[in-house]
Amino acid sequence: MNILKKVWVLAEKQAGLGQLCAGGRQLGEEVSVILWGEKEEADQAIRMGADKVYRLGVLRPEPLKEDYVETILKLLQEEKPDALFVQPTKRGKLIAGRLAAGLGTSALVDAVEILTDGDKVQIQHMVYGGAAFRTERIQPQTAIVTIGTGVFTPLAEDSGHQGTVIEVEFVEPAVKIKLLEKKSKASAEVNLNAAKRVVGVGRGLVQQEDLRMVEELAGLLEAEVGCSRPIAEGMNWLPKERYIGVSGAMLKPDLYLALGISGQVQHMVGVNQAKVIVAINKDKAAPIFSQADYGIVGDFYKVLPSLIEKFKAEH
Ligand SMILES: Cc1cc2nc3c(=O)[nH]c(=O)nc-3n(C[C@H](O)[C@H](O)[C@H](O)COP(=O)(O)OP(=O)(O)OC[C@H]3O[C@@H](n4cnc5c(N)ncnc54)[C@H](O)[C@@H]3O)c2cc1C
Repeated sequence: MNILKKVWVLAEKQAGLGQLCAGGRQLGEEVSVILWGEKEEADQAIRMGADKVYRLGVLRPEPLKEDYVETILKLLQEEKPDALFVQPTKRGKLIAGRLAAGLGTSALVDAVEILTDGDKVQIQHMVYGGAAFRTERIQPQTAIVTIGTGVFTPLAEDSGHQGTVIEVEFVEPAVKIKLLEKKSKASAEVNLNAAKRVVGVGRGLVQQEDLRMVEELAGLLEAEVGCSRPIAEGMNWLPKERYIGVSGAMLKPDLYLALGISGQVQHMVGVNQAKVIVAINKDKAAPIFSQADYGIVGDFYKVLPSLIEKFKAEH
């Protein structure tokens, strides 16, 4: 694989930064991170593999992150990195689109694999709801790429890694976004990617209260709870951060235990890199069984209590 000269990472959030730094190290000679935050966060980015950190300062209620597009654009125009990796958050994608427009190019979104061709970047991403992959390449100086979670594995933090922190001056945007109101989200943030074990629950769940049983099992397995899309979007029984698949989180856990999930491709692309997949489904013809390493044909409302008892006895 060819190595790029300069790979930059835009850290919209500290969680997930390690993955993009690891990707930067894998593909680039020099890795730079642009972030908001205190000096401590910048130092952590260096331990994660950044050679340079462009610190945009600490966010106050205003200006908003979106107001920093001109500031970041100026940096990109001056320093001309080969690629800018952006976290696939809503804000990350929004900023990526505006940066690409500012550079007169397009953003490559939801990459599941990054390839290099000379000093050019190619990405693969899923199309047709996960049924096919498309390879795309653009030829600008800087390729703006949003990268799906789980594509790169973060490296262990290295306190011996040396780097420089550069304080960046804010460029006043021509038009500022006015913050009218702030509402806190009901859901707590979750980083499913960090979980070694994940218990996913699907439409086999009859009512929200039954999540308690699923959470109890997950607790005993030291696992995180994830779900299929209908549980998070539609039923709204779990926050959107917990749904897995082509439009949700892409995971590589050691264990994925699927409860009452049929195994549609849009869900399975998010977990088919798991080391072991175990499925419990009452329909023996459910597609998930063709992808699972182990399967139990049965009603998980009956199977789970026995599993919980068994794991409790072993604790
Ligand atoms: C463009 C697009 C993007 C999408 N993106 C995603 C995505 O990112 N993630 C995602 O998850 N989906 C996504 N979907 C939706 C996806 O196609 C499926 O509809 C969804 O994954 C199905 O969820 P499910 O398996 O929970 O439900 P179902 O398909 O309804 O399956 C429920 C399963 O539970 C079993 N079951 C029922 N009761 C029990 C019981 N008591 N015990 C054991 N088993 C039981 C049934 O036999 C059945 O197999 C997307 C769809 C489209 C079109």
